[in-house]
Amino acid sequence: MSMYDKAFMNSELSKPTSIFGLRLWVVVGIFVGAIIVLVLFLLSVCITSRRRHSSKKPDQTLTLTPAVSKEIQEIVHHDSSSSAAAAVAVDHRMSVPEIQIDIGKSEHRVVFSDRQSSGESRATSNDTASYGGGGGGGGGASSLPQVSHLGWGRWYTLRELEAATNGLSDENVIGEGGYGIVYSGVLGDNTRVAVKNLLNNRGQAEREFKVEVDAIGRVRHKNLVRLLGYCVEGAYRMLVYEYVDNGNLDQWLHGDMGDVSPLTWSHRMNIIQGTAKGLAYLHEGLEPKVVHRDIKSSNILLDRQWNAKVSDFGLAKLLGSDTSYVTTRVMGTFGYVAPEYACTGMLTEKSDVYSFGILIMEIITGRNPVDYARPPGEVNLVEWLKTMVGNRKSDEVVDPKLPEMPSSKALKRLLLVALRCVDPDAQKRPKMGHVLHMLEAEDLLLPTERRESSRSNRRLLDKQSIDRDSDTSEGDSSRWR
Ligand SMILES: Nc1ncnc2c1ncn2[C@@H]1O[C@H](COP(=O)(O)OP(=O)(O)OP(=O)(O)O)[C@@H](O)[C@H]1O
Repeated sequence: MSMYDKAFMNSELSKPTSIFGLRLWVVVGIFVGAIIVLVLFLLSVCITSRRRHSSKKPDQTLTLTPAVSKEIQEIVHHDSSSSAAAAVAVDHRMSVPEIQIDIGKSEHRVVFSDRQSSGESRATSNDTASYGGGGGGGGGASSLPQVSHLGWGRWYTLRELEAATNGLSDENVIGEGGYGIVYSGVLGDNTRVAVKNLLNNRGQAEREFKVEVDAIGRVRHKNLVRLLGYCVEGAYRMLVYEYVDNGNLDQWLHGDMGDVSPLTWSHRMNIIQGTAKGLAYLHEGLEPKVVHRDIKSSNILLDRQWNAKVSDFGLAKLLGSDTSYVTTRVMGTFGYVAPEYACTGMLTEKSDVYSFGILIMEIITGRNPVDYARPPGEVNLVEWLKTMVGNRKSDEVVDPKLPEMPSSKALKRLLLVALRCVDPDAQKRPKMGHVLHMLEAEDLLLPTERRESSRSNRRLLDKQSIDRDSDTSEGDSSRWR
């Protein structure tokens, strides 16, 4: 630009305009500034409206799904036949993984959510069938399916279970575990049941519910507590079991029973053998096998004939045949947990074998696995027992409350089994089927050669013995899925 052009521009821009006599460059400046302000304003309006839009999203979905972390969908075929398929899907929106159980076709759907009172149900699809408020017992038991659609057991309504347990009253409480309260109850058909109302603490109820249903829903065995059905309504998760009417082993061993225990040696052997049969069935009679993970005396329920029934499958894990172990968060009960599992989290069925060994020791001695009230050297049951056996003082380990002493041979045989079960090397621990034979075998203390020769026969017998005790009266119910 030449000097002449510059001077011309300056004089032109400095000319006063008709707008309040302002000079042209001032007007141009104001105009440009106004445009910038306008653009900025439009941009901020745009961003704010976008933010609002996105933050509204969850609220909008509230109309479709509940804002709280759980939602239960029952998907039911309204099929004229009684074989209507249904499903229960439990969806955690927070940290809990989705849980689904046998989802059927979703022509009809009813949603029960935590937000609603248990008496409401809400439709979510065009074809929705509402059970007349049956979601929470408000609609009455008659409108809900009586037969479970999971392929086993019964689907109980909250109303039914409330009626059975006197409204989940305190008088009906028979026990309280880490995951829920157990009530005794009597159903409309006079069946005595135990109802476990799972605590709804951050998804634990869902996990426990799913695990128990998966692990023992279809299982029938005389030494495993039978799960009769379940209730899924609103935030409620309940499990309905056969009622076992003689308390648990922990109460009989450590409760205030006076100087002489009602548990004789033969009762104790019966309890040990029954528990071994139940475990052998879980480990060797099912596919995938079930690792219980919480074998302990309070989880061994007893009937009036002192038969053992293993209960509380809330921590159970399934192990497929192609899997030798799973790594999991270490769970279980202090004193019963196998050392390798406690150290590495690697879980195999041998972890249950270890706990079973501790249980045998507890039954023989009447002592708790860890008892700080005892003198040093006796606090840890395994260590004390090993020392006593090593010092040839086996006869001194027996529960002083036992009405009569077992024969020395029987005692030693049982101690040997217990010690083998708690071998620090998990590989060296026997399988439960083998434990069962050791418990039954008369020749346990015979020379090694004879044991070797009978081993192949035992293997053959193993399977027969395990299968014999599973109740196959309900079709394929004893089979794993
Ligand atoms: N089917 C049943 N029949 C009779 N009583 C039962 C039944 N199931 C459980 N109980 C009683 O309820 C108690 C509590 O059971 P639950 O399995 O919830 O807890 P736990 O095993 O004692 O403790 P945790 O779950 O913390 O290991 C049991 O010890 C038992 O006395």
